[in-house]
Amino acid sequence: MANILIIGDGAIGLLLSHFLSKAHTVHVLTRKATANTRFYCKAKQPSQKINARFITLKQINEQPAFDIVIFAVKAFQVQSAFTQVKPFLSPSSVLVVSHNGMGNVETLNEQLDKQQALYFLTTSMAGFKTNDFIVQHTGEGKSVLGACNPCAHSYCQAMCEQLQNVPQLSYCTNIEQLRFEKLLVNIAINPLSALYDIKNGQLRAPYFNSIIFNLLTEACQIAHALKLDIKLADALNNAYNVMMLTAENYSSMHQDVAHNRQTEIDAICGYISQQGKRLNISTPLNDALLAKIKAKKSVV
Ligand SMILES: NC(=O)C1=CN([C@@H]2O[C@H](COP(=O)(O)OP(=O)(O)OC[C@H]3O[C@@H](n4cnc5c(N)ncnc54)[C@H](OP(=O)(O)O)[C@@H]3O)[C@@H](O)[C@H]2O)C=CC1
Ligand SMILES: CC(C)(CO)C(=O)C(=O)O
Repeated sequence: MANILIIGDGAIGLLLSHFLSKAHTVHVLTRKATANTRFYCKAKQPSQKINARFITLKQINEQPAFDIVIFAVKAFQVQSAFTQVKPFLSPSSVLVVSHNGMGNVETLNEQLDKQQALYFLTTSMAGFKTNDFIVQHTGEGKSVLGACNPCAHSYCQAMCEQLQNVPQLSYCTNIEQLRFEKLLVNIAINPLSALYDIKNGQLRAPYFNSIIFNLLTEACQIAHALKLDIKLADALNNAYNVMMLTAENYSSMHQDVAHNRQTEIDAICGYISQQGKRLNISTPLNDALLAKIKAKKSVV
């Protein structure tokens, strides 16, 4: 039984705390003033109390050292969350980061000790909070764990076994490839659904065909320059498949823009744009969506 700290009581943090607390001692770091119980709900099943303790930053000091720290926050929240908990990490703490988009791994690795393993967890399970205390498990989906530094590589299978209560969890030896594949899906869906105020399925309309094709063409050029084995045809297939499977859903970026919250655009189109500049590859469509989403956020 491990002592796990989950940072963030958002949808993914609550889903992970529900599943992992079945086998481990789980604390969840919250910014809410109250330590109220949280609940997990799935379809018409009775809701279940999440068997974790909800603590604030001030209370971290009172807990024994954590074996595993999972960052279940948005891409742009990872660095500040890490800075907050760094003083409480042990020399052998294991870190897991889980978010949409790219970035964070290199900068976190620069701040870790050699014995501190870093993993990335991609997930297709879906959750939605109906209020601060209730998470609805709205979609089944695979989760994949991958090592992000040499120390993590040595223990990836064992780590996957420890977290086995997460549904459909497996591990892979090339998480960068998987992250990029998911990035391509997010590039095709998130910004356009937010800009046009439409559900994921509506992006299958012929009107969007050429822009999606061109956005993914730019991103695939970056992937090739990064020596990743990504084919444009597969990227298009994946994106249209996710549009079909999530046809009635609004993407996370759509919801963020609708609620005037900061979006993950910097970690999605922003990543392509930034890599394009670094690699001298022009990415005009990703640059334009980056600018448009940022402008949209500032006027709503
Ligand atoms: N929801 C989903 O179905 C899916 C989400 N993802 C990805 O997973 C990531 C998390 O998503 P999701 O859970 O929906 O996001 P949310 O915004 O719902 O959750 C993030 C939570 O983290 C909290 N938080 C942020 N920083 C800190 C901190 N320093 N200390 C404590 N708490 C903190 C936020 O608190 P506060 O409320 O106080 O701001 C918020 O409750 C995102 O990258 C998302 O794109 C991926 C697949 C599916
Ligand atoms: C896969 C997709 C696009 C599902 O909506 C998603 O990850 C998101 O909304 O952020």
